[in-house]
Amino acid sequence: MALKAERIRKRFGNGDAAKEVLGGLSVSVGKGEFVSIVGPSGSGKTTLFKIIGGLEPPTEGEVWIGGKKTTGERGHISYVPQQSALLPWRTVAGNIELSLTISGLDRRTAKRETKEWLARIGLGEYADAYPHVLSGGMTQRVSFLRALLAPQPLMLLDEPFGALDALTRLQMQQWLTSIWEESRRSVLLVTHSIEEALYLSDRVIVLSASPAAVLEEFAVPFPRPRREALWTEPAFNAMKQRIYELLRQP
Ligand SMILES: Nc1ncnc2c1ncn2[C@@H]1O[C@H](COP(=O)(O)OP(=O)(O)OP(=O)(O)O)[C@@H](O)[C@H]1O
Repeated sequence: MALKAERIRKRFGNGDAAKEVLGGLSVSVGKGEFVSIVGPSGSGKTTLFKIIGGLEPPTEGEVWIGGKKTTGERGHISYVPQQSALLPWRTVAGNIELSLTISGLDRRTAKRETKEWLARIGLGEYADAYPHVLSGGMTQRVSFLRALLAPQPLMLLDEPFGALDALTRLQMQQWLTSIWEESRRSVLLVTHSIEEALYLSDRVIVLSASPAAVLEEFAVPFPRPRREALWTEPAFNAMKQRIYELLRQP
């Protein structure tokens, strides 16, 4: 199991001002599984990510990553944020090499891996460019690659395409599916888009409004490799509708 977050409760503040954001929910990701979380705005998805990443302690509950209890510990996940976290003063290749060497690879191997992978994701010619010349979609491809090559057993993707325009977002979803299908990393994605969750995932977890609890989990039955045509299939739309109805409940 790549992740087991068990009975996670999170309360902010004390006494009358206390607010329970996470109501004792459990979430898991199997090894090589792609799992998405969808939920209403403000339901605590970011808080849950912070707890899994060890940036915020839970009020109650435990986090297990790669079979180790990691509650409150950092360094066990690789992370792709909504906005780029690339270092602007390093080249594209430099950004990836740095995270590879920090995680223990020697410089020569890091350089070689970076070069190979940048070419594979169609950004070979940008290796020596600085991040500001990249488009939003390219930037997120580099951020994703950096997380993919990191050795941590779990990748957390926090609305990674949220800031992109609709067309680029669609292209990125197709790109991510194909790269993921090759690499089969363990991934937990937070998204506001039900279509995105269904298209990318093996399993979709639907959260309720605050305090967040798991309303329902859906195994996504569509075979891989997933193709764009899936979006127009009746079974896909029926599932999308079911999740939408679930989220609409007061
Ligand atoms: N440090 C904090 N102190 C007090 N309240 C907080 C703190 N961090 C988050 N909250 C509250 O917890 C709730 C959930 O926030 P969170 O950002 O986790 O939700 P979210 O599901 O990621 O939201 P969105 O989908 O809009 O990005 C919000 O009501 C927020 O105000």
